[in-house]
Amino acid sequence: MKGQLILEDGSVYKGNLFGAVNPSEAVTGEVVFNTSMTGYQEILTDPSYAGQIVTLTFPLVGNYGTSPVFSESDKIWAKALIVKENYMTENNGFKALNEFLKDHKVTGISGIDTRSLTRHIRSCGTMRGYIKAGSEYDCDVLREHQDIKAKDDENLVAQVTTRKIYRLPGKGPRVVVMDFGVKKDILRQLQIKGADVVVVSAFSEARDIFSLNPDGILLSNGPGDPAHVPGIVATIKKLLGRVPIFGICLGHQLLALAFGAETYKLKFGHRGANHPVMDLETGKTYMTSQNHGYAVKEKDLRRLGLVVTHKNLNDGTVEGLRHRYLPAFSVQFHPEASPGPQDSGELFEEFYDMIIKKKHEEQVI
Ligand SMILES: NC(=O)CC[C@H](N)C(=O)O
Repeated sequence: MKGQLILEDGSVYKGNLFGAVNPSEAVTGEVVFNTSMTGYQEILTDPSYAGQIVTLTFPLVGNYGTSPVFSESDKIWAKALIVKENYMTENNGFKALNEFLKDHKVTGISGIDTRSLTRHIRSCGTMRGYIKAGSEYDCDVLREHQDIKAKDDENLVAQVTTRKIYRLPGKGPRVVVMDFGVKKDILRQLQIKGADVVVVSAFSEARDIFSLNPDGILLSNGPGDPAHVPGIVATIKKLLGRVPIFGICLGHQLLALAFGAETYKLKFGHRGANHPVMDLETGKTYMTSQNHGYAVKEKDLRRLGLVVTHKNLNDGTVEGLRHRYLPAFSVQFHPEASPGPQDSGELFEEFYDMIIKKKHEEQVI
């Protein structure tokens, strides 16, 4: 079926719909692009993409099918998928991407010049858009766009966080994960280290978190604007200083806000698997997996007791922080990768070592 992507500035891209197609309803969302060459299933199921329409710049998508082992959560959170060419056939028993999208009631559009679309977003900035059936240009939808904008502020974290507390038992120290939309691979990394993982809702109170006797707290990735969840920031403030804290992506931004820093929206975000980041303390450069539209402002960090530990080598933005004396650190990129390079996986080790050291110090005292 013919379909079109229309951006909020009126640009139109014509293509063909695939996956779950509803001819009478437009799919709306913020249109973002990801430059990873593989990992479409991990990207679609990463809760950080909730509310977004994802464009993949790699020209052929779907060629290795889909399998439950690649999912980062139990559903597709992206609103829709934009590709140049969709590989339709089932491959070696792996379910075709088209079927996977249908199962999750998510629309795709193919035949789009994703290179031109990406260049447009890069020059004009991230913008909202919608995908709808038909090849006629429809001015009404541009009017409807005003309604779409009004929904921008909805609390995406509330949609993706766990409803129930759950435990992934391990013999090691207890790590409580505040779930803002946690990816399975972050939990897997903690489990590999042997941590006794307890996952709690993003809206848990600090006293409930402490009642679980955490040895460490992990602040997860998640969707939306970090400045839209001040209640969570207030909770994190109460957690500071007692046990080691590690923040990843949204968790990093919220940790920074809890220390009094500010965040801002990037022009078109960082989403891909080859973003070079320098560890300023070792001089080492990692290739990192990234997926974020916001970043922490560098101004005032020193005054707030924060040290910038990592920087993005493409645009100089802050990619990592640690507190000068409290046991808290965070990164804007994804050390768990999935998809992407695992260069920075050792940060989970660093977190774990911090926890063991703190426990040891407490026993000595
Ligand atoms: N992957 C994430 O945690 C994303 C963080 C935040 N929603 C952003 O876009 O910047």
